[in-house]
Amino acid sequence: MGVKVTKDEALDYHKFPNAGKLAIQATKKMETQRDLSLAYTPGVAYPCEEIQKNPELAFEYTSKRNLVAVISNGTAVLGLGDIGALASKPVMEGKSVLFKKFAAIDSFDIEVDEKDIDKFCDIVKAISPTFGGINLEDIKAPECFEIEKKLVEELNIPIMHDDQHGTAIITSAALMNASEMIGIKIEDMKIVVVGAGAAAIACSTMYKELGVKNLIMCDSKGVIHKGRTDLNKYKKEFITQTDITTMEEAFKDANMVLGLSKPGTFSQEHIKLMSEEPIVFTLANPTPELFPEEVFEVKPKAIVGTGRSDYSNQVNNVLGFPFIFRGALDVQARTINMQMKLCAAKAIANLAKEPITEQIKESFGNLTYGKNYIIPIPFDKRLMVEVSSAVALGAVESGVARVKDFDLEKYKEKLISMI
Ligand SMILES: NC(=O)c1ccc[n+]([C@@H]2O[C@H](COP(=O)([O-])OP(=O)(O)OC[C@H]3O[C@@H](n4cnc5c(N)ncnc54)[C@H](OP(=O)(O)O)[C@@H]3O)[C@@H](O)[C@H]2O)c1
Ligand SMILES: O=C(O)C[C@H](O)C(=O)O
Ligand SMILES: [Mg+2]
Repeated sequence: MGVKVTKDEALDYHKFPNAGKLAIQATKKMETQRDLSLAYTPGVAYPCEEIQKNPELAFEYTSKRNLVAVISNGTAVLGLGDIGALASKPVMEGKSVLFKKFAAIDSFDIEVDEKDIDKFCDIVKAISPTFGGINLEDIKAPECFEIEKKLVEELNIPIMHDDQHGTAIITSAALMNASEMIGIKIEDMKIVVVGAGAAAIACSTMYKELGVKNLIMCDSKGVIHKGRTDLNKYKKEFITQTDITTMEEAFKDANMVLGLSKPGTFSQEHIKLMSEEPIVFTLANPTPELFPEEVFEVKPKAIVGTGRSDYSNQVNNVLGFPFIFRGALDVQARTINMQMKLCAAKAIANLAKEPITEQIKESFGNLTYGKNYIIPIPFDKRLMVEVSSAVALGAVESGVARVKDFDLEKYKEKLISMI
């Protein structure tokens, strides 16, 4: 934990020994004339004809089954904003690497230089036969909501906008455990959400499922209240039922703040207004709304999480998307629904309560469940076993899995054999 990197180190990492972070590998031999005849003309025509007759066979004869596309148009890249499709590529390559390393899912990135909702969806639909799943990434709100809805309706493979649902799952897991630690029930908490975009709206929607009642959302114009006339339909869902209209009133005695906006959108002065033992998740990337040391200066008892890899409590969707897709792909889920997301959040939260493995102890020291370790670290190999199996079971139980005769214990054994 706490490993800082410099700009030069990060640039060199991306440049050497090869440019970028990904490469493609063949999975079959290509050494003899016979190999060539099987993989290419004439042998390759047989699987083509079989798939033409029965499209489901693409899952048997091609790499579709275990292949996820990471697709972005670069309009909300981390907290850097609309930096464009090409500049988003390092992030998207990174997501593909995490799919591979953490969940053994093949993945590559596709940057689409298109902001128009219909045209973007047409492009994604047109390339969708290649993939078993589609991870939408860093697409700004409110366009992202319409894009995801349209694609989910029109395609029958799992599609998930990671900034929405990956973030909702991991922040829900962190909230569940932090609420236990401070001894305040989720339904009794006052929660301020700073940001009203893709991540903030999806997290707040899931928090309602968890029982949150008092949630005050703020966007770049301040608190979302009944007097506002500039709200889109997604923000309108979160108009506060209280008379609160200012950020100061929102933070007063709040038990939690969830920052999903950009650096500097709230300050130590706001944190000072909160309860004595607040939950402070400053999740803007790479620079959080406020740094942990700034929070601790004014609230020493706080539970603090950031999205970054160089602080304790990395509340980042990396704990979600690889394992959600693993589970969804393995039961050939038609979609990723709320039941699957709740199963994932609970599995992540529960894993933090288990003693860490020797392998983690050797590399990261003795992490024990508590304020500095509220959720597992991404390198915990048990995540794939626990989260993916919970997601797969959620898919089966909610009727969206295509596989028949799902056996949870056998599936867990298979996942264990993969780690
Ligand atoms: N840790 C994680 O796992 C994780 C996951 C996802 C996202 N994030 C981070 O969350 C942030 C938002 O991502 P997103 O995908 O949701 O982007 P987005 O859809 O573009 O939303 C950005 C939101 O920030 C709001 N905002 C801007 N300035 C603000 C201010 N001064 N006060 C309050 N709100 C303000 C915007 O308000 P308007 O609606 O008024 O424009 C908008 O609602 C990024 O920094 C991203 O890196 C972190
Ligand atoms: O990319 C990350 O580190 C998390 C998240 O998807 C983000 O957009 O900030
Ligand atoms: Mg993202």
